[in-house]
Amino acid sequence: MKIRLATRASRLALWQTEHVAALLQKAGFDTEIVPMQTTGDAVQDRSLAKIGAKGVFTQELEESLLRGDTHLAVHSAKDVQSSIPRELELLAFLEREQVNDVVLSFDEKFSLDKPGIVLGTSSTRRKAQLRRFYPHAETAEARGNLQTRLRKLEEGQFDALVLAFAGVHRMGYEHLVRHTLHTAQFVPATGQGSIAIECAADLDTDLKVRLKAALDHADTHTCLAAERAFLHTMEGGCSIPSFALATLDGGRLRLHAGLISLSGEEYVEEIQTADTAAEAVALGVRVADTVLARGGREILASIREHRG
Ligand SMILES: NCc1[nH]cc(CCC(=O)O)c1CC(=O)O
Repeated sequence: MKIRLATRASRLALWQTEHVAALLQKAGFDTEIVPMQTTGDAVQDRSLAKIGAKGVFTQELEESLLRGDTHLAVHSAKDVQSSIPRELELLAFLEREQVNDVVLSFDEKFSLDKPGIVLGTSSTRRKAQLRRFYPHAETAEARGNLQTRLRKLEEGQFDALVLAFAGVHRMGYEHLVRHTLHTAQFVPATGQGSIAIECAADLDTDLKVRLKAALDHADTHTCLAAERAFLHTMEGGCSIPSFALATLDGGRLRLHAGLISLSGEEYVEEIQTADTAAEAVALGVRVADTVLARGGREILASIREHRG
């Protein structure tokens, strides 16, 4: 059987989809890759927070699933909204890649400690974390796919770029990494480093089971369930500077998550654990409720006010 895979057309998205296709072929499926442009690809001159709409990198792919044009949509898990339409289902999460952010520069002597440096990023989370943990650094908008952002770096629009290591590794840009941002402080976004596989909820049940068996990584799925439950309870779209990282250590699930104000001044973080994977969603909800109660609600209100 030939499985049609919906994907964005960026190089990173195509790499990820080819990886999915290879796993499916190993399991005996034929595959066809169907690239498409999303709103997030088309609109390059505004920050994602300003485009505002949720699902800017996923909507066109989801529409293709709903029309029955494709069987699976391949997303960066980070780009998938915290709640998806009832007619769709997140079937699988691929094994997570190293999850942290990194700083890239063409300057081999680049140092984050140098006063007045300008760091390119288009993420509200990264901007807020940089303001808090690297207050001497300035930030500049860096929209576009990885190749576009690297071109902007090469042109000198900023001194360095802050990116997810996962994408940097997949595209072979590790030689430009000058600094690793450790996850204990610079906690990544929900889903970072994993690839999410979405399908129509009414896809044939047996087919779903076989596709899931070929693609899903159970531990990653558990971690993502906790992170996504956190995000869902925070009511955060991709433009809210929340962070969440779940890890499994000998069956014990640990979730480190929180919220940061745009200025970086207000910061609420929480680390809680659960004894079994079955409690992943409950853990995410519990951590979010705690963060909201400990000042998160006020941070969310001020972010909404700021947006007008
Ligand atoms: N929103 C863009 C996006 N979505 C996923 C990745 C990286 C790959 C990943 O996290 O799996 C990136 C680029 C970045 O944040 O540097």
